[in-house]
Amino acid sequence: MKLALLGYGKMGKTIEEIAVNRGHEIVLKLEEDIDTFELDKMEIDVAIDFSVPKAAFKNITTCFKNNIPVVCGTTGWLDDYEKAVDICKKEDSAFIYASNFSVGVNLFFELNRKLAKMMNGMSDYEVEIEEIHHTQKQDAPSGTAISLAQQIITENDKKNNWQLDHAEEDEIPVKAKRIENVPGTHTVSYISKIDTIEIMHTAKSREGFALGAVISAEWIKDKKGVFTMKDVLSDQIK
Ligand SMILES: NC(=O)C1=CN([C@@H]2O[C@H](COP(=O)(O)OP(=O)(O)OC[C@H]3O[C@@H](n4cnc5c(N)ncnc54)[C@H](OP(=O)(O)O)[C@@H]3O)[C@@H](O)[C@H]2O)C=CC1
Ligand SMILES: O=C(O)C1=N[C@H](C(=O)O)C[C@H](O)C1
Repeated sequence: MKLALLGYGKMGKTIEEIAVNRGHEIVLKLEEDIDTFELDKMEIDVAIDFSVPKAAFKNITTCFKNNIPVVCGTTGWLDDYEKAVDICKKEDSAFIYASNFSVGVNLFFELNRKLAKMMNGMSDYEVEIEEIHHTQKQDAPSGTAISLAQQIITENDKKNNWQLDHAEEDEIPVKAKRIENVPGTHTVSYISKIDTIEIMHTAKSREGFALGAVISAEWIKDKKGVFTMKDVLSDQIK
């Protein structure tokens, strides 16, 4: 498969290594404005965007207009997600966005949903989320922490929103810490006066994120429509 890497930083380089090992060819490594390339003259099966929040929407929609399916892991641009979905549908293209492509985190998401359902109505416990990432990260909280919060809000009758640090009673507090070289750690805690229940996912490297993105590119290659990692992993996560 011929892949375009939109963003060639820490993730772009890890994806390249895994994609080449799985027999794919990298035909474009983008680190600047996408308009500098004539995509219509290039042969690209799937584009994988791990760039920067300010570039993601333009990168993705330019691909849709050139009939190139997109796998996007860039976080911090989601105010424009619905607009991107509309353009994907209008152009009859294909799109997967995931705040986290690792299989482990997607299992963790399922655990989070189940725990949230169990804890709904347990009024002695207050929920909070903490994420820790490397110091170069541009957005806070992480896309994964936002996904975790949204999953809890869906199950919890008392929480309607999330907030960085200081939350109101109907909001989930999310703490974002930045520590050198941490690939990504997420913890969901339910805290009462007498105990704490915690679930945690710790990424040991970027390999899991990158492998999930390449598997998603292989999966979406000949499809049309808007998908999630739940679709990609439907055979594995029941
Ligand atoms: N969904 C998931 O599973 C994961 C998501 N992420 C997300 O992926 C994104 C990238 O992460 P990471 O690789 O660590 O970040 P990096 O900063 O290492 O890489 C971003 C790259 O994008 C380049 N870039 C800047 N402008 C553009 C542009 N207009 N078009 C294309 N590329 C551009 C940067 O170039 P330059 O340095 O020259 O500015 C840089 O090479 C982040 O949003 C992060 O949150 C990360 C890990 C997992
Ligand atoms: O920027 C990162 O590094 C990561 N970003 C994603 C996020 O914002 O959730 C996923 C992962 O945690 C690493």
